[in-house]
Amino acid sequence: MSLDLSDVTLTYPDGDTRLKALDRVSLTVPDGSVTAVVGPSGSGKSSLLAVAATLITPDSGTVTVDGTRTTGMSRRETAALRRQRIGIVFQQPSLLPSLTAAEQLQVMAGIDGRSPARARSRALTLLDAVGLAGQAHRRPHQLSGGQRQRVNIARALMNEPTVLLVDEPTSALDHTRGAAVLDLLTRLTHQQGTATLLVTHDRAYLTAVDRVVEVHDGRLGAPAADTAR
Ligand SMILES: Nc1ncnc2c1ncn2[C@@H]1O[C@H](COP(=O)(O)OP(=O)(O)OP(=O)(O)O)[C@@H](O)[C@H]1O
Repeated sequence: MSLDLSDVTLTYPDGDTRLKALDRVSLTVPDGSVTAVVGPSGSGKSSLLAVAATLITPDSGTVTVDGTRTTGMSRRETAALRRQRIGIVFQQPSLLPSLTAAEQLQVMAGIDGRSPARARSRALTLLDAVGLAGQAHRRPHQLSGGQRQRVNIARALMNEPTVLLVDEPTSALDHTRGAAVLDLLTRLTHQQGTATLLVTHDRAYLTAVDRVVEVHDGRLGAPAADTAR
């Protein structure tokens, strides 16, 4: 399994006490499948994603990425793990204004030392996979919101991650585009074999994903709320 969280508890300082954002959360995301975590505002979704991304170290519990236990790793080690193994799709596409769609992807590969020709080739393949083959030369201001989100998704897949983490991918999109982005994420997950974890407060588009789990007050829902599809 590419992503496994076991008995994870996370607290934040809250005045004189601490606020429990995640309370003994255990979750396994199988390869080639999408797990969606839904829950109301403040329930712990972003915290869960940040822990899975190794951006925050939990107070206790373990996070295992692609068979590697991240507990006890140095910041340098987790940074390398993120670069090589984890793709992250943020809520708002953070594209660089001066770069074309293809270049947004190529920059990622450059960081990892891939040759420019191979980087270009993979970038074009991925843009094709997200339905933007004809838009590779366009800059962000020449793309729609849905197209920018698709570039964002393609960019997260550039370094062939085993784990894909997705934060509220549909929040800036209307219903049709939101549903299309979810369908696309699910299709790419099945194609590329990634273990995909996405968080959202919006259940409207979740028919395509493989599994939905609920989080409330930092706790994952009872198995009855864990809807296997
Ligand atoms: N850096 C922080 N310091 C202190 N408390 C925090 C911090 N980040 C989040 N929290 C608290 O932890 C709890 C979980 O927050 P989190 O952001 O994970 O929820 P969420 O489900 O992602 O919410 P939303 O849907 O509104 O983004 C909330 O009570 C929040 O106020």
